[in-house]
Amino acid sequence: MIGADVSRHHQNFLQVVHSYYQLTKPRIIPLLLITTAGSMWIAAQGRVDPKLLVVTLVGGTFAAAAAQTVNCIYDRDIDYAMERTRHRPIPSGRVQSHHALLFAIALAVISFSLLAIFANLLAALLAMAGIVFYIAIYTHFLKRHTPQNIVIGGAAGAIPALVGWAAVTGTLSWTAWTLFAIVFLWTPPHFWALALMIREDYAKVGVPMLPVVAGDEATAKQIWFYTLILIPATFLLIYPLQSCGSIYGAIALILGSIFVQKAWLLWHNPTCKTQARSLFLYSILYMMLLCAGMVVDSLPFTHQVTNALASSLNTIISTILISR
Ligand code: HEM
Ligand SMILES: CC(C)=CCC/C(C)=C/CC/C(C)=C/COP(=O)(O)OP(=O)(O)O
Repeated sequence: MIGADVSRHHQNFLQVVHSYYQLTKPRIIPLLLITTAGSMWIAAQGRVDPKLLVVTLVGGTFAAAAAQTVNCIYDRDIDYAMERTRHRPIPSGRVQSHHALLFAIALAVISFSLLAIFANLLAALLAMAGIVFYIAIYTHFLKRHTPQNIVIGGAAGAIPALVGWAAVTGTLSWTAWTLFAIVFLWTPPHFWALALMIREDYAKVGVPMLPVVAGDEATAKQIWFYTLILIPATFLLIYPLQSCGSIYGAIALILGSIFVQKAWLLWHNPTCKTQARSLFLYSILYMMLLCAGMVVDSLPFTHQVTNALASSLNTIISTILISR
């Protein structure tokens, strides 16, 4: 009997831990961290201090988790009404709001302390600004009131790129703001593609997401518009900023072409949920690979290989020209 009690306690404890873990919307956090890491690698020109990387990613995780937890508290009424979100820990009654709030405060305090002590104050303040922006501006002011909610609110999701840059350099630069702009411009195609698939859920709870208010056609057109600005923006890192080189350029070109193709197809089939789903899933892969491209491009080894290739090519061309 005692053994059975211990095992039940153990199971209950694991369920509680799992509920708190779910409050943080953990599936979104890795991509936020990937943008932070991409930014850090460019800032450090391929030589990131491993300790700083770990501290920044852990601090960033805790900040994003705090932000998502407060969002879960604030949105518990609409989360309860929507099929997709009904099983979240607060609407399903597994975690009480005031416990969730204490959890979020603890996460934010740990995040701030880690970043301020082991990275720098600017990185810590930016992470806290991310939490405040996501809660106060996006969740409170915009989400339930304007179809432009995620355009402006998307700035919160772009802040991790600034945190990464600040952690390495202690300042912000044009390149940092360009990375911010890339995530900012990527967010409308990312989210509206999903919103086209789950429009009915948002309509039911009166959240004025663009497809609910303006319809599928107008949303697909807006997605196309943001895609056409996003792709050129990714090349600003090469010219005029010269923060990335040819490897990143090739990756950005291939990834961007596929993005444009998918957005074009959606624009011409705005009611096709399969097309919307394809763009949504691709948007995630796109951001992952684009940031991976930034990392690979910044590595000293990549520079050695591209320099060696360029000089061999140079030699071959000069030999051919001379022999003529
Ligand atoms: C205002 C901006 C954004 C909104 C409104 C938004 C909204 C959403 C929603 C509703 C989902 C579905 C999640 C679910 O089913 O629980 C989702 C998925 C996702 N979002 Fe976003 N998102 C935004 C920005 C971002 C940013 C900036 C990132 C990272 C850079 C991101 C990464 C992801 C990922 C990785 C998923 C897939 C999660 C999974 O596997 O289920 N999102 N997003
Ligand atoms: C630096 C820092 C801490 C930045 C915070 C970044 C952050 C938490 C971005 C999250 C963006 C996101 C996934 C919004 C979901 O919106 P939603 O709440 O409308 O989604 P839902 O409909 O699934 O609830």
